[in-house]
Amino acid sequence: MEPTPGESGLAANTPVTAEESIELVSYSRALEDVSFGAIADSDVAQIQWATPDGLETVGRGVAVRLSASGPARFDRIRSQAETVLGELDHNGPAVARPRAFGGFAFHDEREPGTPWNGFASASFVVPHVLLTRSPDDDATWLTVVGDDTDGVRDALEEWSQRVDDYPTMRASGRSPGVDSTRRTTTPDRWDEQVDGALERIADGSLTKVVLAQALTVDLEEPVDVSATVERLRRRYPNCYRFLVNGGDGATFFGAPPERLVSKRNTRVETEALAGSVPRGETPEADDEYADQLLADEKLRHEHELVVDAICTQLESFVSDLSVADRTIRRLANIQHLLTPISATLETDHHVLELVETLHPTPAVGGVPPEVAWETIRETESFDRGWYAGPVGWFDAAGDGEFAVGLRSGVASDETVTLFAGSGIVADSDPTAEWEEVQLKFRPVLDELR
Ligand SMILES: C=C(O[C@@H]1C=C(C(=O)O)C=C[C@H]1O)C(=O)O
Repeated sequence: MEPTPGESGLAANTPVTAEESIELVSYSRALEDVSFGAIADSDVAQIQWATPDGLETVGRGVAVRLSASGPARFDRIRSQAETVLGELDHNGPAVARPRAFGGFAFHDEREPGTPWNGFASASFVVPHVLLTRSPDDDATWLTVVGDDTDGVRDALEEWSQRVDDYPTMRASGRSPGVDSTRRTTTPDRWDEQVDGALERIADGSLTKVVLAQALTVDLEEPVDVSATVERLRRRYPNCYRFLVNGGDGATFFGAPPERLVSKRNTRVETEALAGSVPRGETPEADDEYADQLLADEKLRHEHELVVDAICTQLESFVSDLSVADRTIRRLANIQHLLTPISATLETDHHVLELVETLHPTPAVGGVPPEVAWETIRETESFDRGWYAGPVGWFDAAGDGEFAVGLRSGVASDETVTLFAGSGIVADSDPTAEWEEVQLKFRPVLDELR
């Protein structure tokens, strides 16, 4: 599909950057049902975002791009957002409002390189064209965003007509097929890495660290990432699904089960998700695993560290912190211990402040955080890039929702690099942790085969 004139003007040549002071305007229109996949186009910057509770968005083109690096990256994105979204004039319902989609690398400081070409330490786009479907109303909304009212209204007209011609269902495409795979970490190396972490745990300097592996998959043909994300919905309906273009031919995508945080007005929802067992072959075996998940001391310890860290981090922001009963999140291939946590903000804060304070929780980092970060940097032989970083959206009011970028991979052309990790605590067994990591590669890997 060809980019529209307005779109290529903004997307390819001159996306507005946050240094410029601009007045963004947006117009929305309700549409008949339409296939979201149909507007995705690998030649144009695109984002996709879907939540377990039913919000679905897809965007293409770039009205505004925000990016930052270094330890102040959260603040920098927030102040850029204030400049460009502060003056936003939105003509449409709240559900269809422009949102900035993107995320953060796991580490503050890093050298961008393959496979993370184009992925800054923090980067967001407000898409030029956005489709939104929400469980709160039945409509599908088309929104166009830009800095020139006449251009935006013309583009809305043109896109309404184009989208009218799209199918309501798109074939979800077929898997590209796997030609070969390469690991960053051999089983022997993994044993050494886990033993190294266990030594630090034994000497008292570390309590928990999450170590990860990467798996590079060479495909038989180029991957259609958007269709792959669409297919992930079938097996992982209770997970987030996302896709973010880095801008240099690389696309980060996945189906994470874990919410980092969502914030709407003063209401905050987060969760601890850590501690894993496989799914059983039979309902009985499945329940046995689940019972083990709830009863096993080591898994509970691993999980409680996450609950405690989240509560401590949120305490200074919120009044009534509420920690629900521990339960289980069952996915198609794995089950996790889950503790939902909610709270009310004492005064309003931007969702990015909450993201900054929570990232990384010990579900993907460790305890104490600084020693865990150092252990990860010293141990892992690859760049995590955006794996295990916050991915999601925020709006002009500072509301938003972020998942943790897990069960994910970064694709470019005929290669996808997958990432997965597991929490190491005292008593961790390297072989069991290895198996757990392989299980966490499966959601994306199975869609490529
Ligand atoms: C680190 C990952 O998953 C995280 C670690 C878990 C664990 O150690 O049990 C469980 C869920 C996630 O919080 C991953 O998927 O790569």
